[in-house]
Amino acid sequence: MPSPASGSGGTSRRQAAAALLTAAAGWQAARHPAWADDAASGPSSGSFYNDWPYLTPSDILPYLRATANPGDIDSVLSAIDRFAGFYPMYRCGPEKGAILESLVARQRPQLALELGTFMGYGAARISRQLPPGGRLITIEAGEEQAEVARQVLQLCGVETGEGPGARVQVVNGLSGDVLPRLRELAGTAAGLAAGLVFLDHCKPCYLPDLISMERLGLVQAGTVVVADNVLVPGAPDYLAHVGADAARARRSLVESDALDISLPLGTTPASGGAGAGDGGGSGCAYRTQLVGSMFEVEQRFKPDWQPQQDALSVSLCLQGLPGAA
Ligand SMILES: C[S@@+](CC[C@H](N)C(=O)[O-])C[C@H]1O[C@@H](n2cnc3c(N)ncnc32)[C@H](O)[C@@H]1O
Repeated sequence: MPSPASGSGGTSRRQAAAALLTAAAGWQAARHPAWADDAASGPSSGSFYNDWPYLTPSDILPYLRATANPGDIDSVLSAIDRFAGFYPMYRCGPEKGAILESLVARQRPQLALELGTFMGYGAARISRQLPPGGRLITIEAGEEQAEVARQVLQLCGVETGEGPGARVQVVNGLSGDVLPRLRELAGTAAGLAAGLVFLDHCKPCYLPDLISMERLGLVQAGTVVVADNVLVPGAPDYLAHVGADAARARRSLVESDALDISLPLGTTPASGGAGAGDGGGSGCAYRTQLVGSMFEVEQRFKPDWQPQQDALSVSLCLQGLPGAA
């Protein structure tokens, strides 16, 4: 986790941890002049770490409320990005976030799924590109993170709720437990296929969760599956499943504007991107492209940290493979 402590202790433990963070920040700034510059441009010059200690995910909320404009998604995202300049923080970030948004805008999913919400940065980006009537269900293992995400989304002006009427639904639970209950949670007995899936949780979970979604009919012909961090930390077994070669991946990166997510002429999307699946039971044949993008979690506190080349994997399920699962 990016937060250095759980926050379960009392005030004195929080203060002690905050003091440690502040001391560490001074050390970091001494070693890394860029951090000193960042700190100087913080809301209270030179004392960002004193003013905004980050011990647990909910600690970001006072900062966002103090610095972002309510109802303005860009302002909230920028505030999270600024905060992430001080503390290592999970989020897809501006570069991958823009690619994700363009995919949602092109795919126009009636149902989008995100696995791994953290504080709702990616969810906010996906939600604003949904077509009319479209909905996002995002699954987060951490109870605190899920609640922070609901509050961040509320600050963005994105209403969250439950059931079929909810445009954005944050579900707290492990993906492996939640996916089989998705129809019930979404409040619909009808088939439920996703037009777009964003995998951004535990990397070893990508493959079993994708197979589970294929079997459940959540991923069908026409579904676009986007997976983050397929090079760093990496998900080679997942890449093999979607037809990409992890060993050669770095030599086959494409630009985001070269992505082709259209089904071949004459192919009928089983899902229509709209939730017409019947429970599935089939796998997929995928066309996969890897978009180069840098690893988004800054590790400037590590003395020898170098920015790392990462990629988003973008896979289109071209056709179901009856009986393949
Ligand atoms: C990289 S962060 C997600 C960032 C988010 N997608 C964004 O772009 O803002 C990964 C999150 O996945 C959650 N996570 C890890 N394993 C999970 C699982 N099996 N099911 C649900 N959430 C999980 C973690 O708690 C963490 O908050």
